[in-house]
Amino acid sequence: MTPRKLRIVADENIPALEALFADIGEIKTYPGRHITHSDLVKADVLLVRSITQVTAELVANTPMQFVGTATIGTDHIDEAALKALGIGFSSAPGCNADAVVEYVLSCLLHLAAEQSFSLHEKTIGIIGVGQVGGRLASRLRALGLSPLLSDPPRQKREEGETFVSLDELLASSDIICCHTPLTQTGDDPTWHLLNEQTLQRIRAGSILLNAGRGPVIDQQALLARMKGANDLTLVLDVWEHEPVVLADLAAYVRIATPHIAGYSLDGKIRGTWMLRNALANALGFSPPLPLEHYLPVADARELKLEAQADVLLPVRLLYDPYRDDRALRQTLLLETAEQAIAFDQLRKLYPVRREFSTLTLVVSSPVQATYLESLGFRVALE
Ligand SMILES: NC(=O)c1ccc[n+]([C@@H]2O[C@H](COP(=O)([O-])OP(=O)(O)OC[C@H]3O[C@@H](n4cnc5c(N)ncnc54)[C@H](O)[C@@H]3O)[C@@H](O)[C@H]2O)c1
Ligand SMILES: O=C(O)[C@H](O)[C@H](O)COP(=O)(O)O
Repeated sequence: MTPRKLRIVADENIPALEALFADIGEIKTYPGRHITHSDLVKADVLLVRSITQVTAELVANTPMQFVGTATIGTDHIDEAALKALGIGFSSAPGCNADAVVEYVLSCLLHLAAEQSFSLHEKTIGIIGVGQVGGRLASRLRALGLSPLLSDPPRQKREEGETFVSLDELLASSDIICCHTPLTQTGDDPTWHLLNEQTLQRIRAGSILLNAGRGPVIDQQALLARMKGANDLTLVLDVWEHEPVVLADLAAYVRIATPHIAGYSLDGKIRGTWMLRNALANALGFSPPLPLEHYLPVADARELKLEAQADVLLPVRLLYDPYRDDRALRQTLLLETAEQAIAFDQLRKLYPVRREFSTLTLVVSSPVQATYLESLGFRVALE
């Protein structure tokens, strides 16, 4: 028996909704920040991104059977409430992890060129070694680097990987990358993990990058350090009170972006596709076609590189963080309410960005080939 069509309510910013869900449901879309209980009184399925707070009040007393978030982070979802209400739930673990890794690599390679250093001279510390932090560590290792890793939950569970304490990582790293989820409870909460005390452990001259969640850093404490010493290079993709950006802090940030580290088209469509799979499993619908079916062909698929070509050439072609930095800075002179709207608009109208693996680099040197492959590009030796 064919199941009846589902009534699906979704955030208007979820791509490929029609392609992935039209065969099984009637889709109604709304702005993610403004989905209300009354929008859900006749809904079987709710599909969101990170800006919809999914609470018991939002979904109780509706026919809701399944909630999905096309994101990695789940701090906007009351999972316990969904469970108590008997509503199925899925996020999209890892969907945009490669995009975040490529954001980090591109930012670091741009800073290396500006500040005339090589990543190989630096100690890189990764806080939170899951899908994003773990893949970042793998690519750095492939490049010949040995990142320091801090992840107390994994450290308690696992043997084999070597972890260091947060204090040791902060005191020993030249570059610190934060990739933890946002948690307020449990043994290792991350809310204000970097606060007045812990921020002091970071050495002058270090690079601090946060592409996890804004409140993992106490932004007033960070601002105080920068006002006092102005001795860090900051890369912030996430902000403590999004969509509001603290302009005083942004003034000290070298690369400031509007929570788009994971915004590759590949990552976003992968997130939607993963939800369709999860929904199929939960409610007994047919699975989608393979992911490739829903991904458009990339505009730039092959590039021939000269032996001496700067690595920034292909990196910047696929992702230039300063494009996003400039766009965000243009909004920071606005009044707070308008700035917040502009932040959401930058994300809604985000240009197409493809992952490194969509581009094949044609090179003649095996050394160059290995390096570029380690960064995540496809490589063909001519
Ligand atoms: N900026 C963006 O666009 C973007 C994109 C994707 C994900 N994110 C954020 O990044 C976070 C990490 O993503 P992920 O896919 O790697 O998640 P993940 O769940 O796979 O990994 C998170 C890791 O952090 C570790 N962790 C938890 N508490 C910690 C603590 N106190 N100290 C150190 N490590 C701790 C966990 O053990 C886990 O290994 C997400 O939760 C999401 O909030 C942001
Ligand atoms: O958690 C995630 O997957 C990311 O933070 C994601 O890129 C957030 O994007 P949004 O859902 O806000 O569009």
